[in-house]
Order: sequence, then structure tokens, then C-alpha cells
Amino acid sequence: MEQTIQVELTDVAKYYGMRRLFEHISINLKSGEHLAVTGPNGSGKSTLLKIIAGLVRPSAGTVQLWANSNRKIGQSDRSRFIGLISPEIVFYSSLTAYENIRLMTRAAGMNVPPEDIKSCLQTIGLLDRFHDLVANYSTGMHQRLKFALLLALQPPLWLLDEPSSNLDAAGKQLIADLIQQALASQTAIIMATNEAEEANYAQKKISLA
Ligand SMILES: Nc1ncnc2c1ncn2[C@@H]1O[C@H](COP(=O)(O)OP(=O)(O)OP(=O)(O)O)[C@@H](O)[C@H]1O
Repeated sequence: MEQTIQVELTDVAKYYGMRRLFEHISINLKSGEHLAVTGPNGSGKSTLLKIIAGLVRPSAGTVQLWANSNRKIGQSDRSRFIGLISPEIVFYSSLTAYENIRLMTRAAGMNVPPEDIKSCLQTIGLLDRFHDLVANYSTGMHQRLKFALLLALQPPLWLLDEPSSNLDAAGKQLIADLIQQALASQTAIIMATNEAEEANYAQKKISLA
């Protein structure tokens, strides 16, 4: 991965009407670092990830991203640097896993060779099903496919919202291993999780009340 990234949140707050989700959130995270965001259901973990991704506006505070230490990443450019895994991401059910990855990488302006797409599907344990329609995938297979897409896109910042949801024990271990490998190759990772075990292996933690 050529790009390094730095994420800087300063005094970020989010309100929905009169409801305060969180305030005074400040984060500084660099390539190779791993932050876990914990908190009870409804505390705003997904919302915070969406704010970092530029999909939701903060009520106060700023989110800044820097590439290679000195180039500020503009809002319109952010999607090239960020890979978001979330329950809201859906695939085209009438396409195969392979076709979905090919379509989505092309939409991101990338031309990933077919062997590389298959290699991502193999890493995530879906190679033997890559010609199946996604309509016939289980929920755990959908979750694995999101990681195959992330591996194909190789963004320098991963935003993972409940990355282990719907995964069996082997799937959870696979994701834990992928996260460690990504950190070792200088990916920055911010993960929202309710699972204490998952949060434990992050170097940095913030908890939303
Ligand atoms: N667009 C919106 N308008 C109003 N309220 C919203 C909106 N989006 C989210 N909320 C509310 O914000 C709160 C936080 O939601 P969010 O999904 O960020 O929490 P979470 O910590 O990720 O929860 P969970 O652990 O259940 O996934 C919830 O009460 C939710 O209903």
C-alpha cells in the first residue's frame, strides 16, 4: 500500500434533535494503529463511523484526513481512502460474488485483475462459491464477501462496524487475522464493536456512554 493516512477528529459532537449522542470526541489515529469504539446499543458507534466516512455531518467539531503526512484529503476524495464495512452495505443479489467485486472495484475506478479478485475470495473462504448468485448466500457469507471487497479495494483506512456479526468461530478468527495483517501493512483501523474480546486487541479505545 503506497498511501499512509492520518485521521484527526477534534471535539466532534452529534445531536439528533434534542437527543445528544456524544460530544467532545477527539481522536488521532495513524497508519498501523487500531482504535476500538465501544458502547451500548444506540450510543452512536455506527454514527461516529459514518461521520468519519463523511456520510453523516457532525453537529460540531471537525474530521480531517491526511495522506502521506501532509496532503489534506478533501471530502469528495474521501471514499478513495476509506473502506467501510457496515450492516447497511448490500450486494447485487442477481450477480455472483465475483461479479459484485468486479463491479464495485470498477466503480471505484480500479481495474483489479481476475486472479486478484479470486485471490481475495479465496482468502475469505468463498472461492468455491464465487460463481454462485449472492441471492443464495447466507448472512455469514455476505459478511465474508464484504471483507473480500475490502481486500480488493485495499484502502488505507478501514472502518469496521461490527465486523464479526453473523460469523462463525472460524470466520471470527479469520477476520482477527486479517485485521492483524492489515495493521502490519500500515492500514489504520477504526472498529465499532459490542464484543469485549474484539475490543481488547485494539491498541486504542474510546467508549461512548
Ligand atoms: N438519521 C437519524 N435520525 C435520527 N436518529 C438517528 C438517525 N440515525 C441514528 N439515529 C439514532 O442515533 C442513535 C445511535 O445510533 P447508532 O446506530 O449510531 O448506535 P450504535 O451504538 O451503533 O448502536 P448498535 O450497538 O445498536 O449498533 C440511535 O438511537 C438511533 O436511533
